Amino acid sequence: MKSAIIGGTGYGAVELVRLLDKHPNIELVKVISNSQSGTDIQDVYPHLSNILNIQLSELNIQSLCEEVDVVFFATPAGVSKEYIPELHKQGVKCIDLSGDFRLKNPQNYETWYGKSSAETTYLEKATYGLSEIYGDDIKNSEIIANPGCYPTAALLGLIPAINNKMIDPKTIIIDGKSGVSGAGRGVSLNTHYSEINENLKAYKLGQHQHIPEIEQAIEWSAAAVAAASANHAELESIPVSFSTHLTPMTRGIMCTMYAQLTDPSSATVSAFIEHYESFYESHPFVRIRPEGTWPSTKEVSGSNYCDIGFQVDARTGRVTIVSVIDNLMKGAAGQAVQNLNLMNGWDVQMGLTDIPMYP
Ligand SMILES: NC(=O)C1=CN([C@@H]2O[C@H](COP(=O)(O)OP(=O)(O)OC[C@H]3O[C@@H](n4cnc5c(N)ncnc54)[C@H](OP(=O)(O)O)[C@@H]3O)[C@@H](O)[C@H]2O)C=CC1
Ligand SMILES: CC(=O)N[C@@H](CCC(=O)OP(=O)(O)O)C(=O)O
Repeated sequence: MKSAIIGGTGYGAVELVRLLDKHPNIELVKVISNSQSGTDIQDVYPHLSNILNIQLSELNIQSLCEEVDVVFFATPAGVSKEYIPELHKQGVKCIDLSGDFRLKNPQNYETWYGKSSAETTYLEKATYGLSEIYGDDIKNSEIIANPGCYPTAALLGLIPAINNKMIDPKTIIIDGKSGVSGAGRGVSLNTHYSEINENLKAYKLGQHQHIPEIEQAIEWSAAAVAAASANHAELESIPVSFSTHLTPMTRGIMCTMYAQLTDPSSATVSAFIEHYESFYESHPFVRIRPEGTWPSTKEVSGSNYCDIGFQVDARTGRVTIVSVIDNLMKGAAGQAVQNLNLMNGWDVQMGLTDIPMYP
């Protein structure tokens, strides 16, 4: 299958290059760059020297339609919504790493991203690509809205507990921390060395664009639970508290999450572990930690794993769930390739078998 990447000199794109280059069923035929077309990719990224001989090219939708079967968008918000409709009409599958197609309610996109939304028809056609949760829909989809990095870590940690009525979704608090590569390759005051080295910064509190994305999936899960018990499936608004912090590391996201237990008198860590192990039994990229141990970002670095650990606090009646991912892998390019595998009925681990880099 022939593929192209748009947004060629960004971090998401170069991580996709690393993965697609060794994917047995994929030929990477085009890497498109808005700013550096005509340059060899090795000149932008010398770590690819003698490995990949690709010249960055200009975007031409018609020639893309003729040459490739699947396009990955690793572009900022507001770009893919302009091009995906035409690619889709011409039968090209699209996997979008940006937020353009994640929110089903166009008003939410306009409010949180401050841009006009994609066409509603295409929002409806796109599948929210949280691989482990919506795999059946992903299999039948031609447009994938790859989830944001924080929502991936948060939702993989929360949804099994919501589905099994172990926590009250209305009480969820998410404390997220990210490495600096989460902000992309562009230079900014917030992320340059002397601003972030030996520093920890809270940012976008109450304004983060991932708040409606996390709430949307929590509301879908809560509605499914309500439908199963009461025979109705009305979507109820469930606001969550979500705080983001920038940390002095390159890769990694940790979400530490708190929620009220529905049955504090009988809840145990072992019950959480047992339920999550069963929920993710056929999903090799989610690993559950044994009681009394919690994951760290280095333990998933460079890999597509999401590791999850628990603590049940009888004193407060709350559970703490810790979920870690590599933002560029499971949080972006890795999950995009996982979705490509699901869309094509291939082994979900194809091209994604690297062991995490430690230390
Ligand atoms: N970094 C992360 O951990 C994650 C990122 N994402 C999302 O993935 C997308 C890519 O992120 P990331 O790679 O980190 O970002 P980067 O800023 O590193 O790269 C984005 C690239 O898009 C291209 N670009 C910039 N502006 C435009 C434009 N107006 N039109 C077309 N292309 C443009 C540029 O490459 P060129 O000039 O070569 O075309 C740029 O390098 C974003 O939407 C981001 O939010 C999602 C999950 C995690
Ligand atoms: C550290 C850092 O700045 N991270 C980015 C997350 C990038 C991302 O996933 O955002 P999209 O939803 O736009 O794809 C942020 O917090 O905005």
